[in-house]
Amino acid sequence: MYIFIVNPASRSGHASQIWTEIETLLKERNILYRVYFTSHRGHGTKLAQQLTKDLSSRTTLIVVGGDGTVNEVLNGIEHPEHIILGYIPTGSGNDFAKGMALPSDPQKALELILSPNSYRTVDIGVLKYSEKDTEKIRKFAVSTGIGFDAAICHQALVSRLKVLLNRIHLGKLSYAFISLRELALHKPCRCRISFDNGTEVTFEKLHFAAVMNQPFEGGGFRFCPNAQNNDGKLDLCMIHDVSKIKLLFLMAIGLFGWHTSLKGVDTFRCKQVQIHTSAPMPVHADGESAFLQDAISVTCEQERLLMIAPQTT
Ligand SMILES: Nc1ncnc2c1ncn2[C@@H]1O[C@H](COP(=O)(O)OP(=O)(O)OP(=O)(O)O)[C@@H](O)[C@H]1O
Repeated sequence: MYIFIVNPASRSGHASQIWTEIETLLKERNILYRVYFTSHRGHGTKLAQQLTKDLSSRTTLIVVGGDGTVNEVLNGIEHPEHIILGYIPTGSGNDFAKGMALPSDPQKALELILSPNSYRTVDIGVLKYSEKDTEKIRKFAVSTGIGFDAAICHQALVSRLKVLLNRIHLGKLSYAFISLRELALHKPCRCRISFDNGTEVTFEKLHFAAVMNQPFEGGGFRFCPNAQNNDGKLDLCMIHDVSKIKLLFLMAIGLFGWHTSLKGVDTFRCKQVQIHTSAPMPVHADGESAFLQDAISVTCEQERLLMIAPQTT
């Protein structure tokens, strides 16, 4: 029995059509499955909680959606040791699928799940921040970040432009347009970053810090091109103390991972990091908003989830 959690709204509703095609294939082959559709933001977490809380044996749970849906499901899974995760990417960015080398074609992704020939364990990142004196915990599979990159994610979540561009299959371009708009509003901040090995760095003008579990975020930006999601570590890219024009330039070449040795860019690998900023900045986890924060802590949990995915090495 396969259990599917489908976000019919991902890629601005295109996922609904993709699910119809997948379901046709499942029925043609008499495959036993149950499907649950998300109906609103946060529903993926609730569904995953309900479906996994009483599990006592290995179950294949398949997410059909974008990075946001994977994130919601990840945050709801109660017994990761009993889950084999499958993923059919139907979002507009699909960074998690890229990092896992999954087929972008939904039918091929389904074939891989139905006839798995390899599995991979995936590290899970944990973001902590406080809200009204309560500690909030948000897990992530791809990345978390504070500053300009998170501001772009926040805007993408409510963007009409993304919806329009998704209709003509150019959804990824929306991030470029949103970046330009957000640049005008963006204010860098003083910040202090402390790593688990005792190293501490301070920057006068931090534009953003991306904490990555794997190489791609934001629809393909390779801010940490060497990040690996099974090494028990997180990779950080911090862009600081450069003009806004240079920030844009660094982001543009970040699409190819060519920015890392340039002035104004620092990278680091660690298991745990704490970031304090002089004023609240936007924070995201896998592109989903964690609102404005001035202090976050991020940790890597090693090899927490077993996933159907091709071996990359
Ligand atoms: N039925 C629904 N209607 C509207 N929004 C939904 C529904 N179900 C889930 N959501 C929300 O849709 C948002 C976007 O989902 P998701 O990230 O999977 O797709 P995407 O934005 O197209 O892909 P990507 O993140 O890869 O660009 C998530 O924040 C999720 O909470």
